[in-house]
Amino acid sequence: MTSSTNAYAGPWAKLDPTLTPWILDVVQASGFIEMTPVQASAIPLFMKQKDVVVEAVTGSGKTLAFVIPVIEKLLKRKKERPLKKNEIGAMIISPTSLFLSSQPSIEELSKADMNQNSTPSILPPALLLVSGKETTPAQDVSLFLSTGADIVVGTPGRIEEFMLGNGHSVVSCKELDILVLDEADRLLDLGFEATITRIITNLPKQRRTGLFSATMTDGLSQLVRVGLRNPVRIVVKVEAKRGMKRKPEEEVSERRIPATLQNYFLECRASEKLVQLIRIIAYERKQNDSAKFIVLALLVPKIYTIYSLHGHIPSSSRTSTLTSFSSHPSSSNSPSILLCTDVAARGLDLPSVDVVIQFDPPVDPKAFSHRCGRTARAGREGRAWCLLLEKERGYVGMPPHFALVIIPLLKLGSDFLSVRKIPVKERNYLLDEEGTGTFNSCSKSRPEDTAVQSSLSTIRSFVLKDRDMHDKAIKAYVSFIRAYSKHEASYIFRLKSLNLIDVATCFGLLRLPKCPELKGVNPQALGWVDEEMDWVAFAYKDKSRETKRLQELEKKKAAQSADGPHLQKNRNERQRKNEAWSNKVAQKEIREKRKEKKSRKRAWLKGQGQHVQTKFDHGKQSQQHEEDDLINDWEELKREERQAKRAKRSEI
Ligand SMILES: Nc1ncnc2c1ncn2[C@@H]1O[C@H](COP(=O)(O)OP(=O)(O)OP(=O)(O)O)[C@@H](O)[C@H]1O
Repeated sequence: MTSSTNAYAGPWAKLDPTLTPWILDVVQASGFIEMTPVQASAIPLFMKQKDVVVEAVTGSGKTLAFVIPVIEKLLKRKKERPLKKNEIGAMIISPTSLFLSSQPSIEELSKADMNQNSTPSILPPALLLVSGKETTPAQDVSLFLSTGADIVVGTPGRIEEFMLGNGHSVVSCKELDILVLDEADRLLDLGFEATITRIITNLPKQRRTGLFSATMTDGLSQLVRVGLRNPVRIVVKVEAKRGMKRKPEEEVSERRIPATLQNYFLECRASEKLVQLIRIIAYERKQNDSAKFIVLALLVPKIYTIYSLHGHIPSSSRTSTLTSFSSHPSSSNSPSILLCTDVAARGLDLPSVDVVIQFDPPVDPKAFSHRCGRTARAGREGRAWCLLLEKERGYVGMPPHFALVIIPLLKLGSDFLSVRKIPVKERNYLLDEEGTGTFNSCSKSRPEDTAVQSSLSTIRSFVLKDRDMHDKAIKAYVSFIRAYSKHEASYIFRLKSLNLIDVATCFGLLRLPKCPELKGVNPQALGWVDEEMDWVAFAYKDKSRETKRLQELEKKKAAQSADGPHLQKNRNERQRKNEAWSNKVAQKEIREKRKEKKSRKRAWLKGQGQHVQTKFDHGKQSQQHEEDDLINDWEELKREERQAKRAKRSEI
């Protein structure tokens, strides 16, 4: 079944079967006058005796599409045969506990209902959240024993623990009517397949199951096979509006992002990113005075009211951050920015966000649409920007220059985002906050932006104030280049095409770290100069940390003068010799296997035609590099072929 998300899909009263009156009241009192297409398609089927696999874009209202059938089913069951105190009737499995507690609970819904002065004939089913750090698994069970719960919501691990661990003897799933797998692709990405399979095998077969996701992946077919019976597949597509002339960015005939979302990318150098970020924010603010931003980035200047969110923030401050950000007055002179990591890329519903800016493209390309989907929710307008480096243009359709020859040959020339049905339009480099941009794509033809130097010196002087800032900058830099080298789209994001020096400048580094990624790089030749400074005197602002550092420094000095430098050398030598023999043999075997694999791939590539040969006539070293790239491409190609075969075999 396929429907379009362009419009609302009619009043709730049209639903067949009809909704329980108090549920209808609550939904309408919440301002949801009409159903969204995914709700109109999924609710009736899921309420009747059908399993459903639902794919619909971000912000399309999937949550209510399963919450309503869950409540309806349990109310029906209450009338027929109420659940006993140790029995649960519904289970909702979600990949993250981070935002579960910030969603409205059934109790809140029932309070809203009471406020309407229309006492429900049957009280809504009780809900238990088993997730996060607020409670321990044992506390979940004791809470369940004292209050009972018809619905259990939680992350796979905690639900398994609840059902089969501590709660084994008390929690009964025998009467479970309905199971929901929310954000199903994410559940798999996080490696929960085995846990979910174990949960499912312990649930009654005579149940309804719904699987909901904004993005579908091949791996889901296996989960569908294990957990669902003859499911109806509901795909909510977004089509270009009838009668409207297509914009170039809408050449993708069907979109997997909301119709109200304008998606842009802008190319610049790593060192220019910060300046571009500031200008995009200022430009967007000029378009809309009260704009609210989500910025997925590492660095942002504190000129706006900034709220930050990442995985290490304790849950209480996380909730208060989200509340403050959501309630930040739109009339304020200081617009609000939520600065966050990918922790906020999914599952976060902040309806008033106008703009999402991705400082870097996500390492997992599936995350792209989810990140953008934090804006343009429930039919609202929204804009999303992504900053890309020149060599990363393959992500949006323009392959890097070298790949123009090689990629078509290897049939890899597909536009990465359009394959995923995400239209995206190029914006010129912003010369100012008015949005004036004369220079487009090719950064080589663009003159130096004078604002860049001053922004970089601001970062450097900031880092120079506290050694801790420099430690953090180094950590961020190393984790950035490591993440880059592990990017799923390895044929676009090549570490060797990355200007490591430019990136280091952008992070405000004062000297380069020693890491494997920088081995063989000659920083001086690339224009890098370490900051001339007294490293011993470079202090931590934190007094106790600084004292500790100085003490360690003293200890080291004392040890060195007692040993003498030759002793240290001998120690290293001894360590190397004493290394386990088995380790050395194992390493040698791995090296040989790798070498053999590489030579097989090279032989394969050589059979692929003259272009590759001609391209590699520039000298041995560059040939080696190019061949390594091709090996990456080869791996990518093989992976895609394998995925395509798997997909064919197991089409849902
Ligand atoms: N029928 C409706 N009318 C108006 N707004 C609605 C309706 N249903 C849901 N919403 C609102 O739409 C927003 C998005 O809903 P929801 O979070 O369920 O989307 P989603 O499809 O699960 O998104 P994601 O995949 O990004 O998690 C929420 O703010 C919700 O309150």
